Amino acid sequence: MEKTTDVLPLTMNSSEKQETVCIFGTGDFGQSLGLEMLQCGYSIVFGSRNPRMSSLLPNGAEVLSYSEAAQKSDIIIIAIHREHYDFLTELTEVLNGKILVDVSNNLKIKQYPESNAEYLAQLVPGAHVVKAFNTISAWALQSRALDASRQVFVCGNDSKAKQRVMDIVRSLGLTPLDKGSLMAANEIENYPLQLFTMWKFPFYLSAVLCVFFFFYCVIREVIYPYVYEKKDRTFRLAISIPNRVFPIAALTLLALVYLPGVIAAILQLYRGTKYRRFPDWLDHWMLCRKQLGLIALGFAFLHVLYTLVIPIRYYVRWTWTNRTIAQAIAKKESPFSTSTAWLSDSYVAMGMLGFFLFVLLGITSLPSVSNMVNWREFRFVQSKLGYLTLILCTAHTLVYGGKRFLSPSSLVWYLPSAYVIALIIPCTVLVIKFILILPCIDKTLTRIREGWERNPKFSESALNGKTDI
Ligand SMILES: Cc1cc2nc3c(=O)[nH]c(=O)nc-3n(C[C@H](O)[C@H](O)[C@H](O)COP(=O)(O)OP(=O)(O)OC[C@H]3O[C@@H](n4cnc5c(N)ncnc54)[C@H](O)[C@@H]3O)c2cc1C
Ligand SMILES: NC(=O)C1=CN([C@@H]2O[C@H](COP(=O)(O)OP(=O)(O)OC[C@H]3O[C@@H](n4cnc5c(N)ncnc54)[C@H](OP(=O)(O)O)[C@@H]3O)[C@@H](O)[C@H]2O)C=CC1
Ligand code: HEM
Ligand SMILES: [Fe+3]
Repeated sequence: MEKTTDVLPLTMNSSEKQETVCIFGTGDFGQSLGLEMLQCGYSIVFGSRNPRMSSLLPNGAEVLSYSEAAQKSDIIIIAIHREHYDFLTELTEVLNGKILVDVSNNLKIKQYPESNAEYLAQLVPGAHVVKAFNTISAWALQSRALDASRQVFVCGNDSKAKQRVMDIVRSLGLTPLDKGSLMAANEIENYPLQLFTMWKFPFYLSAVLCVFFFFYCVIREVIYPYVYEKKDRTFRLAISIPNRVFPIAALTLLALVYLPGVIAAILQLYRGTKYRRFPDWLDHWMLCRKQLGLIALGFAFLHVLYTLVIPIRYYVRWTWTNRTIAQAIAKKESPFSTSTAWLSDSYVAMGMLGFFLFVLLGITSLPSVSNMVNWREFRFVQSKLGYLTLILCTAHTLVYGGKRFLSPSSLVWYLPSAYVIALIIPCTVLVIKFILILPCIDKTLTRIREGWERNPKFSESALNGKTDI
């Protein structure tokens, strides 16, 4: 193909010799990367099965057969799917000593026993294989999407080869992240295949919670009045019931953020050591606390929005007016109750303060903010203020329940109000946490976390061959 000069390199320095890079494969990714590299001043040679057919290629690039192209450069980017790698074995001689950049992804996690990059290294043992670029999509390269991730994970066994690939990454305006030897390729190849892994469990859990509490409230507030009083209360499905389900989900999820911490503490106390791994379910739970917390914050937001509209609701205005008229007709006055005023104001005040701290927790979890605070400050906000948030939100709900809390009149078909059930987990977490911070228990826990063990495996006497008492 004739070399044209339509694409002018943006960063070409006339005193520098253009570096030639070879790209194998003229598909979507090869083309996008080639165009980008041409614009950044590289000389690009494509390797293709049909050099003549490749008409869509960026102007300025040369297209040759695979073996001819390979001779033009000592860096070759393999923009081919793994399934078609076998032909590379025929080129082992020309590829000897060259840097091969594996950009490939698979369709599924664990599709093959070894990573694609390691497989490539086995096929062409004389080459230096470097894994890179697989987390950048052809689309992001083409559209120069600023919002897409600009991080490129790089790994490889030859540090010089890796360095040269990282230089290319940098010159494209992307950020290379050295992940070490080629053994890391497996992990790097899994990144683009993960679909919100840390969000899955919190997401399903909140869906289950919402569905459960929704039907629970429907039974109590729509079906029951219909069966016993023949009243149509279906309008409650729009605001009243969501404004129970959302705050209840928020409170329960918030408590579930702090529950694994107390379970972990109990396990450590029971085992008398911190040097034993937590069970997998607990580990995973601990790792997705941030996501649980953020979903909880979302529900709390909804609760606040739904609460704001209470005064403009027709049903609420109708009830107020009717009550006033009924009192006027009966010539009855309801005396002002200071205790009710106190209860009502304090539960709303605690809700507002709780919500404020909730938002603060959410803000500190933004990477730009958490990068600005040190580890102790972050723990202070997340752990101490987090517990304060839980206390305030639990108290908000307890005081809201007030005197009706467990009164038999609020039972419907023996079912207590939904918020009574919602209080079980938060209260349990707070009670256990309170026990854990009692000085005698806290002292032991702190010692365990500093490395002390109740039954040390490697005590001096055991090391000396004596039995440990
Ligand atoms: C809106 C919102 C946003 C959130 N954002 C984030 C976030 O960005 N990042 C995040 O991580 N969490 C986030 N969370 C979750 C939560 O706030 C944190 O995980 C918080 O640190 C949990 O506090 P904790 O006291 O329960 O746990 P921790 O202080 O982590 O302690 C839990 C357990 O770990 C063990 N442990 C603690 N220290 C040690 C030690 N030195 N050695 C051995 N074991 C130890 C103990 O068993 C302890 O009980 C968020 C929550 C919410 C509500
Ligand atoms: N598309 C994307 O956004 C991304 C892709 N990748 C990776 O880049 C690599 C290429 O992807 P992409 O460009 O999308 O794929 P395409 O299917 O669009 O292109 C693959 C190219 O491989 C070449 N090839 C060589 N041998 C064969 C063969 N036997 N059968 C078919 N094609 C062959 C072909 O080029 P020719 O006809 O010139 O020989 C073909 O154009 C893959 O490993 C992919 O995982 C990584 C990140 C993102
Ligand atoms: C600005 C902040 C807040 C305000 C103004 C507020 C206000 C209210 C009001 C008015 C109610 C009664 C609703 C009704 O009568 O149906 C209520 C109930 C409730 N709130 Fe809040 N709240 C706030 C924040 C929170 C937060 C952050 C949580 C928990 C995470 C929470 C949890 C609850 C719960 C569980 C209920 C009981 C739901 C029910 O069963 O009716 N609230 N809140
Ligand atoms: Fe593709």
